[in-house]
Amino acid sequence: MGALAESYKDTLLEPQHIPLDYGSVHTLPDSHVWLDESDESPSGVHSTGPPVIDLADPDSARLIIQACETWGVFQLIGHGIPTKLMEDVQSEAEKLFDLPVDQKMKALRSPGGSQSGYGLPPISPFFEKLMWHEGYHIMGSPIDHAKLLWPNDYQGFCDTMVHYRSQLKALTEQLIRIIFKSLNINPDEVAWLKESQGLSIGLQLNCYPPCPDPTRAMGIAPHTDTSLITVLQQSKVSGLQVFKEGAGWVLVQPVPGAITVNLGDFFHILSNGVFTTVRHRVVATRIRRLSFAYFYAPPGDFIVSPVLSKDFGEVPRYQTLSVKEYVGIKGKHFEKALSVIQN
Ligand SMILES: C=C1C[C@]23C[C@H]1CC[C@H]2[C@@]12CCC[C@@](C)(C(=O)O1)[C@H]2[C@@H]3C(=O)O
Ligand SMILES: O=C(O)CCC(=O)C(=O)O
Ligand SMILES: [Fe+2]
Repeated sequence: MGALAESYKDTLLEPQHIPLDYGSVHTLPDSHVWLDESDESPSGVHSTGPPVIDLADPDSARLIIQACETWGVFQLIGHGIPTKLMEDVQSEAEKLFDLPVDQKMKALRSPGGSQSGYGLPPISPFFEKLMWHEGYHIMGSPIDHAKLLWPNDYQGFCDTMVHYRSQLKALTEQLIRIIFKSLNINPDEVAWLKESQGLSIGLQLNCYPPCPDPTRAMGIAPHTDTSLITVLQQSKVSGLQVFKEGAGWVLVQPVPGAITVNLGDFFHILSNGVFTTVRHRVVATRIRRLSFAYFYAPPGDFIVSPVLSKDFGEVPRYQTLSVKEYVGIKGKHFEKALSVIQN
């Protein structure tokens, strides 16, 4: 199932790390209060967000590389993912999160097991407070967990998710090829990209339930993704913010039909820090927000080593290590992982 299945495997989920029955909670519990009114953390709602790039634009490769250097994130239109499929994913996910909490609990992610199933984000134990969030992660076949949710009616959900995953895989690999070329890596010589063997792929369905006190709550706490690249479908409701040096937290305002692409830690290391993994968070909202994140990482034994050149620097800023080793370091050191492997 790939190295990402091992992510955060030693961060113990305690009994409090199961989602609340959000529908029955009308005031924000203390356990979920992150910020008080005096908080003055910068909120760059007025700054312009990351670029919107049309993949059909003949200049798209250059624009993508530029966005990777300046933002680590962009929105993509002209990506070819059928609108109908995007809508089907949205409605299947709504059907899932609409289930009574007792039903969802049947598919609870098992502690120490693979990442698949229902639960709070695996990074929850790194924080004192709990996130206003419920998630459902799919790795490998979606069938076993879906059967627990809908014993007689799981096929539609599974077919949609598997179809979506295969479409996103093709798109993601197209983007990886573009970025590899700029790193002077010949994509045709990268075995896993050609043969798709041992890849780590995860599809995370995120739900941010309606929050009674959104300014004091947190949807997903600040983090960078443990991926090469993450491809995200946001719903119409905004909530995703990225941290930009000098501007603070900047909203990624969803563009209808667009897909948000962000780089993860592995592209950061490969590019010697020139293409930046983007720190992001999700704010809580009064109305429910859904999002679907597709994480793509190379096989666990793939060696990640900074590419050196005039453009990317002659001195490696990061140590050379395998994907698996980095996943282990991230699980232990979380936000400090990149500085732990810094030279
Ligand atoms: C495929 C992945 C990527 C994971 C770990 C593993 C399974 C679940 C993913 C997320 C999803 C929610 C945010 C995040 C930060 C989290 O808590 O779990 C992600 C994390 C990462 O990007 O590190
Ligand atoms: O909900 C979002 O827009 C982003 C979610 C996210 O950061 C993640 O799943 O890693
Ligand atoms: Fe993320």
